[in-house]
Amino acid sequence: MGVEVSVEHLTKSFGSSTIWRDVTLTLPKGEVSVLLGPSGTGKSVFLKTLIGLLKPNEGKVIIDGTDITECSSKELYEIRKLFGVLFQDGALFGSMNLFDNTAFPLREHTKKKEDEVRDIVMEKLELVGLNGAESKLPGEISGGMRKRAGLARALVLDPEIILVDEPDSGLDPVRTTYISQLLIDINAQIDATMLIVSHNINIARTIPDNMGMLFRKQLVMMGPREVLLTSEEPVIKQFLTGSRLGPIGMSEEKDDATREKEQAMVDAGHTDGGTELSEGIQPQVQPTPGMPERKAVARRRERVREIMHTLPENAQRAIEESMKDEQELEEKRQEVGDQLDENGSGDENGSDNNNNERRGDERGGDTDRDEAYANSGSGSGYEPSEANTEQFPAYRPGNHPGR
Ligand SMILES: Nc1ncnc2c1ncn2[C@@H]1O[C@H](COP(=O)(O)OP(=O)(O)OP(=O)(O)O)[C@@H](O)[C@H]1O
Repeated sequence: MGVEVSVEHLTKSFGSSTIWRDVTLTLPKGEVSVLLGPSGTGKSVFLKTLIGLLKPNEGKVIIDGTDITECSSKELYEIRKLFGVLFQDGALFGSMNLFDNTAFPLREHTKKKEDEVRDIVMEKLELVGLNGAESKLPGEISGGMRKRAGLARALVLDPEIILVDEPDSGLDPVRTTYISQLLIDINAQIDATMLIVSHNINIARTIPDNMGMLFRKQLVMMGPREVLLTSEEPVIKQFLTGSRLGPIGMSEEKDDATREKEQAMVDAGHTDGGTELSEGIQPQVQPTPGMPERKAVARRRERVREIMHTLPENAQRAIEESMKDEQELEEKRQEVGDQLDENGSGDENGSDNNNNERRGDERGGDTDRDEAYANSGSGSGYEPSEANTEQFPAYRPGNHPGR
């Protein structure tokens, strides 16, 4: 089971520039949380601070009872083994094939023999649908495949906490949906605590148990997803509808005059660029039928019931509704899983997704180890190759490596 991550009054500055201040939040064990925020609000910096790659100016990050901002480097080294991190571009070593990239943390952090390493690596590559691609170099595959390879690598140490930086960056909406499903399926299988950093509205609406948002150098809100999805807070409403109307501007915060001018244009009939269709609450993505039930769901139900009275009324109503839907959706999912089992259709497809001809991307390939680390999470690096014809894994009930 995942461990709780507790962040208390965290502040991070670079020189005189404060990125965010006084951030307090909890990532409940085994639950999936999403941290939203416009570009440049410090989401990646937050992830790096959680794992101790950056040191905060103030505050605590308590993981499994240890404050990693104060612990010794030996303790930090041990705590880091609890983490699996998927950086924006996968942060793969360009000169290593996917097998060696995935094996890297095992060779670095464990004393496992090579045949054991091979078993684990192949299991994780299969989990993310990359069996057959283990000898490819990162420069020879598409952005989506690099992400999945990064995910396989993030999973090899059986992490209790998984941090994911913008799973959708560089991916089309369909591949984004697949990788989101993969993350939920992984959560169902290993019950790890997950934090996904994103500015993708669909991910925010359908994936997390909890959601938070960074804006104006602070955590505007953090709580059960329904709290943000029903919020009247202008910045949250604007973000979740992708509208131009609101406090978020093109490069920085808008002044009142600009906001008034934009409102006048919309009142006169000009589009605000957002979409009302994406308002309201959509059902949370369920694990693929045949996968285990997410253990976090029952824990969250109990946890949220305890804090229910502290939440706004419309959030309370939305939570009650979601909880009803949740049970129905789970029953339906079990039914579909049983049907698939009966029909025996589960094991027959999806195994050869990776035998497609893929055309290599000619860039990359020579990134060395240090560059890969320096690159991680920066958003730079590889671009997806449209020429690639990758597919994502089709899950087969009853054929998934658990813990
Ligand atoms: N090592 C660093 N030294 C100085 N400034 C940094 C460093 N890392 C990040 N920053 C600054 O911190 C701010 C937040 O960056 P960060 O990448 O965390 O934003 P983000 O919210 O993840 O953005 P995006 O959504 O565009 O990826 C930026 O202004 C960035 O320039």
